[in-house]
Amino acid sequence: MASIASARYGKDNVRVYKVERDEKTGVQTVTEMTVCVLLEGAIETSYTKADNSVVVATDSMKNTVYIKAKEHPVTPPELFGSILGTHFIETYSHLTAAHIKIVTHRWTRMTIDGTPHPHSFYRDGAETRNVEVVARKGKGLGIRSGIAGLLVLKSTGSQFHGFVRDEYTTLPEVWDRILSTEVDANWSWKTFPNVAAVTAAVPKFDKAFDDARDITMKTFAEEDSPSVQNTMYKMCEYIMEAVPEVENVDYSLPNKHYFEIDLSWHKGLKNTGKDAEVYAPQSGPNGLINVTVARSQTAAKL
Ligand SMILES: O=c1[nH]c(=O)c2[nH]c(=O)[nH]c2[nH]1
Repeated sequence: MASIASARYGKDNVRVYKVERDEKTGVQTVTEMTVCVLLEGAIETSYTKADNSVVVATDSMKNTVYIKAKEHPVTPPELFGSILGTHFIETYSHLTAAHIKIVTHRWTRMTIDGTPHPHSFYRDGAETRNVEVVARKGKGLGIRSGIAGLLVLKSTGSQFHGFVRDEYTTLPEVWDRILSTEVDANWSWKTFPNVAAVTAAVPKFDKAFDDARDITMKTFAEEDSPSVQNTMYKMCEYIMEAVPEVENVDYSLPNKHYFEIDLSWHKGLKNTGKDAEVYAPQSGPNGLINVTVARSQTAAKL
């Protein structure tokens, strides 16, 4: 006999754009998002018995995203995700949880002749602001905010030595290397009881995003990094200090390697060690270093 162990379904890649027009100043502000909605609840019979009476069509979920975007602010995404998730569990009695993911894409205002342009924007990078909201009946709103796709590189100020050396090791120790990664950083908030509590916290979400982004870049730039592991741990610690409402912080950092090229075969060219100038960027394999840092129980009690 087989039975459903877990099931959720919904609409992914719902692309939404919203413009806000300030009639007095003529300044327009735009937001572009990609939304994913996944619902859970008493939906087993739709899989096991072809019972569509428990199915809210994914097409209706897409429509709901558009309508809620019209009725409510879409920023900060933490609030919009909470509104959307709460709508689904409050509207359909057989649904118990809504998982909302919102990826907000960058549209940065143009500066023309030194002046911010009222309605023209450009994409200044693949970086996105991400939010995942889980609205669970009777359990409040879990919110995880993050940054993804922020590509960074430093040409010095990074080392890697003292690691395990055995019969599998070929990597030389280095006291000066290139460090590059694509930042995926997230911070999880203490559970919010309802949308009103999320609304009350609204100013904290943008500040946390700005703090996390600044901390990531400042730590990356300023630290003489002994390893990706240690540098990302420091980033987590600084974010927890800056945002007291955050319960844990996680990073996932690919180590984007740049290999030295020995060019001595060509007229004795020196291009290794301190003479290295031309490198070969690698697309793979790459290191992948993950961590989640939580507040320690003992520290919390003090
Ligand atoms: O910062 C690093 N951490 C590692 O675990 C590792 N492993 C490796 O080959 N290079 C690096 N760099």
